[in-house]
Amino acid sequence: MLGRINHIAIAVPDIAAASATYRDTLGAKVSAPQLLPEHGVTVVFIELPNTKVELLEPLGDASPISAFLAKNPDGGMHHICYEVDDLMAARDRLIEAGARVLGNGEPKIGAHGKPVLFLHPKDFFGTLIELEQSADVSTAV
Ligand SMILES: CC[C@H](C(=O)O)C(=O)SCCNC(=O)CCNC(=O)[C@H](O)C(C)(C)COP(=O)(O)OP(=O)(O)OC[C@H]1O[C@@H](n2cnc3c(N)ncnc32)[C@H](O)[C@@H]1OP(=O)(O)O
Ligand SMILES: [Co+2]
Repeated sequence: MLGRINHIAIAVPDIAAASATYRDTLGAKVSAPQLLPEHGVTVVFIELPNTKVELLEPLGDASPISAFLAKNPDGGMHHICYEVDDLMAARDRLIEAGARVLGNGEPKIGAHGKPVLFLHPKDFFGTLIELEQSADVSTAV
């Protein structure tokens, strides 16, 4: 079911400062900020040879990452995003297996313009998992 790691996400209190650190200290190429009000975050992406890092900052009063940052005020690893070749089949299989799909279980369009779903961290060893519909069906293993 799982394909490539599409991105590793880090929640940060200040996305401008974090972008500057990745750019100036780590020499990374950092994208312009994307405001995603439907997801309650502002994101930037750092393109790497084999995957991406996503930096996330809360956007608005009801951001789903505000509680995480309250517990981790300096920021922290927030989620891992795996690509899947059939998001709806993956969702149905996970629900069948008793995993909690977050929200109403219907995919939303993510930062890359593709459908995404999230799985509860308590079902996956304290790790929030994002699943993203892959563009290329050959990525699935
Ligand atoms: C889609 C756009 C973009 C993209 O890549 O395209 C994004 O990735 S947007 C990313 C932001 N959106 C989301 O994260 C949506 C899914 N997340 C949620 O619905 C919430 O964050 C949720 C439910 C995972 C946690 O919400 P909250 O922290 O408010 O709830 P709780 O305090 O009840 O947490 C329950 C329990 O889980 C622990 N927790 C919370 N977040 C994480 C995390 N990121 N990693 C690991 N564990 C997490 C939290 O500490 C609680 O544990 P407990 O032991 O019960 O205290
Ligand atoms: Co993400």
